[in-house]
Amino acid sequence: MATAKNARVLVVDDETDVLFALKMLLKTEVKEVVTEKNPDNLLGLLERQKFDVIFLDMNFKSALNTGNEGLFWLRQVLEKDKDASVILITAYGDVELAVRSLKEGAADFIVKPWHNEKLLETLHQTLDKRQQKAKGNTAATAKSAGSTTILGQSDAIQEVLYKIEKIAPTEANVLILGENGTGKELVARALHEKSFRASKPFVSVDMGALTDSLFESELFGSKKGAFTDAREDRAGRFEAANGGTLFLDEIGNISPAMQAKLLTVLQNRQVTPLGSNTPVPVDIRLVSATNEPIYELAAHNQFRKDLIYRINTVEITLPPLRQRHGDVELLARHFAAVYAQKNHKAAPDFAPETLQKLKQHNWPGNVRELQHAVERAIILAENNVLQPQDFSFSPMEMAPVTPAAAYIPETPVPLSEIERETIVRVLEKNKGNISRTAKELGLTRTALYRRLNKHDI
Ligand SMILES: Nc1ncnc2c1ncn2[C@@H]1O[C@H](COP(=O)(O)OP(=O)(O)OP(=O)(O)O)[C@@H](O)[C@H]1O
Repeated sequence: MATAKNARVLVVDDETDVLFALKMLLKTEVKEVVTEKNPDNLLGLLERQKFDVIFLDMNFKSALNTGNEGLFWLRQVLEKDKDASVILITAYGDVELAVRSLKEGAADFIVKPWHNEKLLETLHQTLDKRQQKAKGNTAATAKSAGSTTILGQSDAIQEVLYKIEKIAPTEANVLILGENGTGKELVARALHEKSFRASKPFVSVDMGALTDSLFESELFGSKKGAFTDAREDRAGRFEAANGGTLFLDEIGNISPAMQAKLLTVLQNRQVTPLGSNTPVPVDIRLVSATNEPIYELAAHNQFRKDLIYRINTVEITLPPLRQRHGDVELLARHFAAVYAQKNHKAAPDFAPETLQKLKQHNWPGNVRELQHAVERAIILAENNVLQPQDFSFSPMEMAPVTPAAAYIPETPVPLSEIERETIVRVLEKNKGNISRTAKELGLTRTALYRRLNKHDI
């Protein structure tokens, strides 16, 4: 089986520049590089020669023109040789498609324009996997979570981890979707840490907490004297993130006026501080997140479609915890170890009935709620094996798991009313303490404040 030095590599792409660049790059790494411009010749080539790795373009300008030419040729190659290792070469916009191609049997993919070191890393990993597979060692083919602390064995989280690995070293703008507490910020940080901007700042802005009047000065900065309190020049978050990553959290909550201003800045890649006439160029990689149904908002003209297109070059969706019950035990054990250490206790175990209870719970506050529930249990537990009674859930947390089991009143109550009532109840229970209420509801303090405002509480 081939190591890099005796590997034969085939590159199929209809762009001569790509063929030339890859030949130059790979020829010192591997034994032989064959390039082919016409995919129609691909199968014939495979008849005559064996290749260890095939780099295959996803976007041939061929008569097929289905947008899926790469997938078409991938299937053809795998039909001929089910063990072929195909690395797809794809453009930004096709990353979703490329992720799907992995399920069809592609070994990996790289995004154009690529970074040479990343491409070589992908080549070596593919050759390693091939070697392991030939030795019958399938463990090595399992995807690793790398250095990131995002935990999860479910397919959904594995796919998220895979996407992070692939997308992080690109300049693609990423939109992260998911309910409160599903790990959106964690993913945003992982994207930054694994990017070429890792040594530069990661700047996070909670857009939901910005009022219209604060928006411009916070994001774009202000000049001395621009408003009463502006005693000196202040850089905005865009400038602070220069060279690094700007994370706009809760982007679905911003007003139409803010959306328009943000769009202009993203189009021009420059900001004009309040009170200044001189735009300042900014170099940022944008990662945004929301728990709002942003496409629904766009359909009702509450969110600009052109802004969505700017921010969602690639999308990552984090499923709610109730849809990945398989991850509950892993996360619970992880948080138990963390909080036991923090509280100078030995790491506890979980009684089987406790695990059962946790797996059956609905987790409306997702991973954050689980994290807090475990922390509470560790502090209060009487012994070192956590029992079901160490976990008590509030009525809202006990919301039914399946719609079928849901209580449906005869006269439907609007969801916002239920939300309002629940917040008032938990707030009263905690005697108005915002931190405890937010914790119990599985919300951040900011998210709770926003809801208090929304419901006029
Ligand atoms: N897969 C995971 N593995 C380990 N920890 C996780 C995971 N997902 C979430 N967490 C933890 O759960 C907590 C909530 O995560 P995070 O703040 O990233 O969620 P979020 O989706 O940004 O929430 P919000 O929408 O309320 O801002 C954090 O403490 C985070 O570290």
